[in-house]
Formats: sequence, C-alpha cells, structure tokens
Amino acid sequence: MRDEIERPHELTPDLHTTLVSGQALTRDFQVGTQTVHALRGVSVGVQPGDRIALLGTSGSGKSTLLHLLGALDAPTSGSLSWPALGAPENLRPGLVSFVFQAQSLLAPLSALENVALPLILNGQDTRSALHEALEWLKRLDLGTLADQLPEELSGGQAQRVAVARALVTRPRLILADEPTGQLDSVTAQHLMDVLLSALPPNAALVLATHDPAVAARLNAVWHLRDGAVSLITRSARRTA
Ligand SMILES: Nc1ncnc2c1ncn2[C@@H]1O[C@H](COP(=O)(O)OP(=O)(O)OP(=O)(O)O)[C@@H](O)[C@H]1O
Repeated sequence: MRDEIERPHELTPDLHTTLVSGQALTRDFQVGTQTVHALRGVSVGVQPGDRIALLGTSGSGKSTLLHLLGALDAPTSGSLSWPALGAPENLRPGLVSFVFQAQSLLAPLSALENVALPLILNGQDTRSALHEALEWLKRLDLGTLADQLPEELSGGQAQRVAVARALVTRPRLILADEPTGQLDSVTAQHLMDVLLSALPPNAALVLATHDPAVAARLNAVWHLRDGAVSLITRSARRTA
C-alpha cells in the first residue's frame, strides 16, 4: 500500500547515517556532436534499511544513476558523498555491491569461485573465502551448484549466484540494475524473495526495474523520467 507521496526536495536525510547522498546530479554523454543529458539534476539520499525501486522506461537514466551511486562513474555536475561509508575509492568490493541484469559471472570460474572472488580481492585468504562463499550458496539454496560453471546454470540460478556474490562481503549498500530483467515473472519473484530475505536489515537496496510488480516488493519507489526523479512514493509498511 502506498499512502504517502513526497516530492524529492522534501526529503530530510540524516547526514550521519546516510549511505549515499546525491545533490543536483547531472550526467551528460557526448555522442558525436550530440550531448545526451542522461541525468538532469537528481537529488536523492539512501538510508540504512531502505529498499528502493528505481522505476522508469528505457533510457530514463536508471543505470546512469546507479553507476553514480556506486562510484562506477562520476557526475558531470552536482555533488555525491557517502557519509556513512567514506571515500569512493574504498567502497568496492565490500561496502557497496552491484547485481547486474545478466551474465555478470566470470565464465571460467565456478559458482563457488565467483562468490568467493570479492573476498579474495579484499585480501581474505582463499580457503576461508571459499568457506564463506559456500555458506552463502547454501543459504540461497545453491549449495549443490557450487562446482558448476556459469554456462551450466539457468538464468534464475545464475542471478541467485550473483546475489550471493553481492552479499558475501556484507555490504551496506546493494545496487541492482534490472536483476530480474532476463527472467520470467515467476523466476523474477523468486529472485526477489531470495534477495529480500537474505538482505541484512540494516543494509540498503536500490534496484532499477521496468517492472511495477518488482517495484511493488520494495518500500519506496523513485520514479525516473527523462533523467529526473519526477516523484518519490513510499509504502506505509516498512519491511526493514
Ligand atoms: N556510455 C554512454 N554513452 C552515451 N550515451 C549513454 C551512455 N550511457 C547511457 N547513455 C544514454 O543515457 C541515457 C540514459 O541511459 P541509461 O542506461 O541510464 O537508461 P536506463 O533507464 O538504465 O535504460 P534501460 O532501462 O534501457 O537500461 C540514454 O539515452 C542512453 O543512451
């Protein structure tokens, strides 16, 4: 149930706990002689426990905004900060994780090795990284698939492995870019079940989607239109 509607400028972020804050963000891309205005002045904040859907049509700027929030890209203008997380160079892998639409697993690595990789990149020894990765696979009901290569997994299984890989570092912020985009509606809802039940209550999720049924699973929706957040709706019932 959505009972409260806010304009973006009415948000009052708590600066001590804010995971990421973006003010007046723009992002232009130069394509030949044309300038594409992918974001046109977006101001948003993400707090611990938020489960936010980023809903908008193709080309509305969802991926561009996620990339900025995760410091994969920098804005053309505006300011970005991660008050509770620190400097952008310390965010990944660890504090901020991404789940992409599809085929983001490394093909030569098994499911288990894919999940362990962020821990190994963070300096953890391989043996304990593999042990923790297996615990996550089991938790997501994927223990029997640990030795499979990505090409041997179904689309839904591969996305659950990608969720395990995103959660293994115990991130504070998970940015998911249409993680259900290649899945049928039943498999998509199963992935949402897995993601929402495995997400630590204090972590935040921002998930881009075209699908209103997926957005309805979350407790706030940022409606993105032509590179601007046109509306923010919040659910009365917070799930975290
Ligand atoms: N690297 C880039 N170079 C040029 N233009 C880009 C680039 N990235 C994004 N754009 C353009 O910016 C606009 C917003 O793109 P973006 O991918 O953020 O939208 P989106 O809402 O995620 O779309 P979709 O739902 O199709 O993934 C589009 O017009 C896109 O073509």
